[in-house]
Amino acid sequence: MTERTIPPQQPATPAVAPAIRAEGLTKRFATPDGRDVTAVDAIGFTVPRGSVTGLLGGNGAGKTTTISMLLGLLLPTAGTVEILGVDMARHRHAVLPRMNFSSPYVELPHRLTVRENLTVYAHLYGLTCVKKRVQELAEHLDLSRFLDRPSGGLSAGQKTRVALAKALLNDPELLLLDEPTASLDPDTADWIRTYLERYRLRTGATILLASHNMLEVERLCDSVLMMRQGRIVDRGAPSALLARYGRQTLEEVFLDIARASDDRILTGETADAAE
Ligand SMILES: Nc1ncnc2c1ncn2[C@@H]1O[C@H](COP(=O)(O)OP(=O)(O)OP(=O)(O)O)[C@@H](O)[C@H]1O
Repeated sequence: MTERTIPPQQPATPAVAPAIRAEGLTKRFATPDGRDVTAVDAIGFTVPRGSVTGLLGGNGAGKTTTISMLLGLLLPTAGTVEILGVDMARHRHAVLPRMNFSSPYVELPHRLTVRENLTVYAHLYGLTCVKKRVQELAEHLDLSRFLDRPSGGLSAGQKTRVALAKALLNDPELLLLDEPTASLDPDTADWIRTYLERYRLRTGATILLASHNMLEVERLCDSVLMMRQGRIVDRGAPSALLARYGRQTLEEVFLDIARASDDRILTGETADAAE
């Protein structure tokens, strides 16, 4: 019998780039009194395609700044961001049509009706069949009753649904959500969460969401990134974090991390090793 030569195994390289890859991502702001604030401090993470990842951390931890850099709204002081395999610094415009975001901090023009606002954005995104798409989203997100009312006169819950409709206009492969259920009543918040779950299942989209609601995170997220003072101090699946901290709820883990002294929390690198 002749001996067959087995070719050496090639190292496994993922066929598809992750939805998000951030390396050494840093943002420093200069304050009016001449100081430097490091809002995001050399963080690195990847978000696999089709996953829902939670970005958690107390007030001022750096979540919104991180999301703004991922979107290309803020220029990083250092580091790189790749979205869907595309380098944001060099080819942002190639990938922007494939992503979108919603944030309670970004209000739609108040005087325009909901329909006008959605139509303007649909044109900005270069959509064809704009009327049909606006109608479709109005039905999906239950906006029909106030489609022709000025956006400024809507309740917080209605505004959130409109903001989500705006974010879904282009059927994004990557959806970045900054506190998607902030200031919503439990019923509306639950409705939004169910909608997001179904959207992910139906489209296979990737979602990164910043949230202060730990029940929401436990329900929606496959994985979380815990931020503190601009750094990622822990990460993993909610169940892995519960086991690591010996806790029953993510709220307790959050409090452990928020209240721990600096030398008692894991750093992002240590947390990686613990995965
Ligand atoms: N334009 C800016 N100029 C100066 N400092 C800023 C600016 N934007 C954010 N910061 C600071 O950067 C840090 C991170 O802010 P960021 O808004 O990213 O936090 P966050 O985690 O989103 O907080 P929250 O949960 O309160 O929304 C804070 O200390 C904040 O004061």
